[in-house]
Amino acid sequence: MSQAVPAVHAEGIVKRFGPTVALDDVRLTVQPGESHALVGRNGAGKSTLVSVITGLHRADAGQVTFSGEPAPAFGDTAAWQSKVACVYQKSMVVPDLTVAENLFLNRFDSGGRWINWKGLRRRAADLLAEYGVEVDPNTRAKDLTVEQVQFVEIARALSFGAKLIILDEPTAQLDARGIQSLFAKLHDLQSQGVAFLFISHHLQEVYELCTAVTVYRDARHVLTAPVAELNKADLVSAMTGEKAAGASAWHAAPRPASEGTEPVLRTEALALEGEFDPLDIEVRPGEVLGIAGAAASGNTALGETLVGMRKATAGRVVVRGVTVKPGSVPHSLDAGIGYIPEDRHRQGLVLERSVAENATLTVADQLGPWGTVLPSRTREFAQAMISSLDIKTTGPEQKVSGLSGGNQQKVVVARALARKPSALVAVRPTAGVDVKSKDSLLGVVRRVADEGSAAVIISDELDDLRVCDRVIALFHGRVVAEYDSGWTDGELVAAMEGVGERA
Ligand SMILES: Nc1ncnc2c1ncn2[C@@H]1O[C@H](COP(=O)(O)OP(=O)(O)OP(=O)(O)O)[C@@H](O)[C@H]1O
Repeated sequence: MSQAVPAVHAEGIVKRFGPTVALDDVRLTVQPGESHALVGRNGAGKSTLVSVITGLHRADAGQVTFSGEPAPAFGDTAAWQSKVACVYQKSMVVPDLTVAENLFLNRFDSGGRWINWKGLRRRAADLLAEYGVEVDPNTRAKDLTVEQVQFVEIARALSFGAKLIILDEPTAQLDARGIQSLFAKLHDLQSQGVAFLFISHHLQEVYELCTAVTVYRDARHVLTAPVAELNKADLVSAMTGEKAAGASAWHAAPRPASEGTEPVLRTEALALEGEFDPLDIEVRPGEVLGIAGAAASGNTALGETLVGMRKATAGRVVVRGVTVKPGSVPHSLDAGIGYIPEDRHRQGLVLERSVAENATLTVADQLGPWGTVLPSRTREFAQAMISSLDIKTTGPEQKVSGLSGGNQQKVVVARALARKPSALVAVRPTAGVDVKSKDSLLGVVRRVADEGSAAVIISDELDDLRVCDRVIALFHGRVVAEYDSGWTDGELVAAMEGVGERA
């Protein structure tokens, strides 16, 4: 064991939300210069622990120290900022301000009169140079790449004196190159003594980046170990409390082609200028089609066009022979398209409403006679969804705002399934979902298809694409490859990165 004073040490932490015990006597120790992963299933308590050690939530019991000193008083924001910072998926940077302005937001020392812009830019340049961040301080934040925004956030946190940076799913919006450059930067900073706490459901990345891992399960600490001493199967069983069930990297079984049957969903020369070129796809009953592509490939825009969130500039979408009115979500829903959006906070949920209300939002007309909604019917319906999707909640009445991120995503899925769609369109459906739930969620998509519907999964996650019967890869808005089930990771990644051959 290292003799160093830990960058952060938390012990005996208890946190309750009403009847829910989110943290039950947990601990966490991160050493200086260490990259430490905190993993666990959805609802295990990871985000709650982060809130406690960043001063956002007051624990009901327990102690936290930073470099051996007691944590600041609750509410003393400036003091907390000098200890620790969390870089969230949704960045806090102000898009219209420059990098320099963002770096010194709320701390321009104007000497009481006006801001010295030249001095500000110089200080920003010095600060970025100090942490080896190659970004022009005059660039507007909105023109930065996702990983550059994270670098700026990290530099900002370090400039307040923080020695511990928490990264919450930092690779979620990055392509392969972005991930590489983020990892290289983190390695650099680690060698300068900065400690990282890495929250992720991507266990592969935990192995690539971290030296130690802590597992929480059901609000409790299960283990802390050097990553090198824990194989993936043991890590997964620590998270789930069950013996690992072998390799989870399964592929859809090749199935008889349903040639000849009418496609449930098809597009005819569908295009969205600036996003993707005219495209003809056909998805037959029982088929799951994967549309693979990295960040700027146009695959997300295609998904949004299929479900009517964006209006195609040419071509049409046809469901069971009927042309869907372009650019209209209600028409798409009526035509039988179900949608699992990527960004659950913006597009998915009404956070202040209950799980039951959110899960049944699109089927209110089926929950009682003559436009009434029977609470008992709503509860019953929601209860069925809660069990089939394994949603961790105190019950159908719980507000969605009280669910963990991954469990909120499951409510979004429940809602899309509620209408029994003819064609299900899912954009990165397992983002933020834990390993075990990932399998069951993808299994649900598979089942929807097996029951005769069509499903489309739009993603850059190989595990999402493995359940597909067929995958097309988009690069810069064009189809560059097409595979039947059984593709290799290498060839699909190459196609998404634009270095693959056209199949
Ligand atoms: N504000 C809140 N009100 C009520 N319950 C909450 C609140 N925040 C979290 N919880 C509950 O605390 C438990 C732990 O949630 P937490 O968000 O810490 O999980 P997590 O491990 O971060 O999960 P995920 O991987 O899904 O993000 C969950 O049961 C959740 O429902």
